[in-house]
Amino acid sequence: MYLKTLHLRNFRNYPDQQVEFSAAKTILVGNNAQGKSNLLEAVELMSSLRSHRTSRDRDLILDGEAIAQISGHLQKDMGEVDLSMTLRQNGRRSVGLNGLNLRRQLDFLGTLNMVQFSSLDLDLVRGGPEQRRHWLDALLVQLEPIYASVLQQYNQILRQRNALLKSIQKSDLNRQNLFNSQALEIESQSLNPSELSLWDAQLAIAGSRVIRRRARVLQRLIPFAQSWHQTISGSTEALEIRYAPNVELIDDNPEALQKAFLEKIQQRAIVERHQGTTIVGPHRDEVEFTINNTPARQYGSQGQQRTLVLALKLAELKLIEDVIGEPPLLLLDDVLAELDLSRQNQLLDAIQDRFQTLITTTHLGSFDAQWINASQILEVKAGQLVEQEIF
Ligand SMILES: Nc1ncnc2c1ncn2[C@@H]1O[C@H](COP(=O)(O)OP(=O)(O)OP(=O)(O)O)[C@@H](O)[C@H]1O
Repeated sequence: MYLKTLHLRNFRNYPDQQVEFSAAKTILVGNNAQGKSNLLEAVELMSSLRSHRTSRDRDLILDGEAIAQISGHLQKDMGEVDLSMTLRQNGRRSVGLNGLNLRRQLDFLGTLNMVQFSSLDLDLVRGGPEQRRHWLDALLVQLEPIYASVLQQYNQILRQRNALLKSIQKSDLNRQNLFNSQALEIESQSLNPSELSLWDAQLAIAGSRVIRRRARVLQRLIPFAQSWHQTISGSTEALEIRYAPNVELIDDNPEALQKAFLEKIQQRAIVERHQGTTIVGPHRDEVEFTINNTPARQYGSQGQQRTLVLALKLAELKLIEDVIGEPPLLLLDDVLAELDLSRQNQLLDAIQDRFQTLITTTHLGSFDAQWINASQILEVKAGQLVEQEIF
């Protein structure tokens, strides 16, 4: 797929900017804080309806303005698509495809596919488990947009169950502190033990859906990541990736998984009641990376961790291309300078001209001359783009 144009109105520091992408690679060059990442963020929003930098739409709207608009024209194998998105201060959004406003935002997902690689991704290995879960979930949403609602449902149930556990914890504490029999009576009336078991059942059903999908996507991603990792490391390192769900998945059987889920909830009931929060479920899942039998998170060198993240990103590109049937966009936000020359070349060789790539950088100096000649160069200055001629 190919993003031909992008139009930003009152988005971040862009009052009104039309961009025509005229080459397979576009390099956005400019000093810090000029708007390079903002432009990639607009593409990210069109792809996933989310920004990894903020969850508040008002941050995305140019200071002092009421609404922001992003629109784009995408060329896909099956035809051309116009995407549009309006963001408002109050958080209400409208999205449209080919001029039609969509009632469900979910129907917008899966239109523009992309892989994002920023310097933040270098923390994917070293950072906490939440980052790896988030990475996996974002990939899943691209491959099966319905997963966005599966995950949303799980998180909603989790929040409600947590609120109930909190109130149980509070009343347990009050009970310990109160000797007033009347107060005790009031407390016990307000608690309904069967309410918790209703939430347990819902959590197990929704949580099992999340776990099974995460397991499936990793199963498909792992061979690609291993193969890339072998190439980049020159066959000196063997990568193992293991999904470690909080509730163990024996085989891909939903009933067995729900049963195991409920059993684990029973086992941890006292701890949960004491802590006032849900400790069983996919919000506690982990993805473990091991290089030559050593956990990459604690013991991997910086170079090894970079190789691993690069292999994961290349695997994402391949998996999305396989599932969707056409190459996704690649957004490289300030990351090339973080990779050494050999890893840079591995990445650039893998992309070739097959993937439309948007790259941000503060200096063109770190790029291969041949690469620069084949790229469209846009200079970014205080929310304005100027096309640069390269001779
Ligand atoms: N809602 C907004 N309204 C106006 N300006 C904004 C808004 N949000 C961000 N900005 C401005 O956008 C600029 C940051 O742009 P961006 O994050 O794209 O930087 P960048 O060019 O990628 O630089 P770096 O190399 O530092 O990442 C800052 O000047 C910031 O003040």
